[in-house]
Amino acid sequence: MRGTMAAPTSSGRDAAPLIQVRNLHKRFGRKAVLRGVDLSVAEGEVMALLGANGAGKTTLMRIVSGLAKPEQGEVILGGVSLRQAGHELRRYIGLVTHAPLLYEHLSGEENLTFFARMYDLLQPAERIEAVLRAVDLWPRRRDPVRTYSRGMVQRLAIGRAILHDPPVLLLDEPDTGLDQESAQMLHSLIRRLGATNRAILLSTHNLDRAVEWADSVSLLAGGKIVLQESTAALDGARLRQLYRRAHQVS
Ligand SMILES: Nc1ncnc2c1ncn2[C@@H]1O[C@H](COP(=O)(O)OP(=O)(O)OP(=O)(O)O)[C@@H](O)[C@H]1O
Repeated sequence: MRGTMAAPTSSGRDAAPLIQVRNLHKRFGRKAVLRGVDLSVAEGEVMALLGANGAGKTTLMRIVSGLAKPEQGEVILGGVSLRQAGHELRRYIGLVTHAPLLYEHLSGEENLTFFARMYDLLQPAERIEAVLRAVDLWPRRRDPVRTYSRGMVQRLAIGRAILHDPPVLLLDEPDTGLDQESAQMLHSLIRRLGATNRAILLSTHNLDRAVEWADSVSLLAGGKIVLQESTAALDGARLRQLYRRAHQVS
């Protein structure tokens, strides 16, 4: 499935970007939401996408995942343009939105079995076990999803999104509404997933988590990326300062 994409390397940050967004424009009626967004996320990189309510983070993720079309600009995944590749390239993408897209009356295992059929996975049982273990839900696999905590639902939603082992993972506010322990589990899951030849773009409103969870941060304001920083030399206080300043000038 990964065959036509840029071959994964072990060099992480130095590799060609798995996600490239060029000059993206999107409007809803008279409202221009994206006004020339440029972004790139390398293999092995976790990028946090920041922005105020309504800044366009979900819109950008929907376009990168192929669910929405821009008026202008291009999304290139693993060197292949989404526009040219069409449907098959969407299988390179795992997307978790605000809605977990799970069946509450089914168990975690049954949910993944259902989605594995949709993806025509080879050896689905092995893959499902590996994914359930990866998201720390193996002991609870037979329980109905309606008995899961918010954190468990969120981890299962990520499990669904990584079933087909996509190199590009998009997580729209995955940390919203999680208690401290669940947020910690999600953090370590994202770290593990990011360490395996993937590019992860996650949106969050929590600047401290952005610094802690991601390798880089990008701030969307006024329809553009107005700030892009590595988190290597950043802390929450400094990011808050940069965030305020960027909003003042955008
Ligand atoms: N389908 C749509 N039709 C009309 N307007 C839309 C549509 N989708 C989004 N918008 C508008 O586009 C803007 C950006 O919305 P979007 O959901 O992308 O922002 P966001 O940064 O994800 O916000 P939040 O942090 O609150 O989730 C908002 O003003 C929103 O009302």
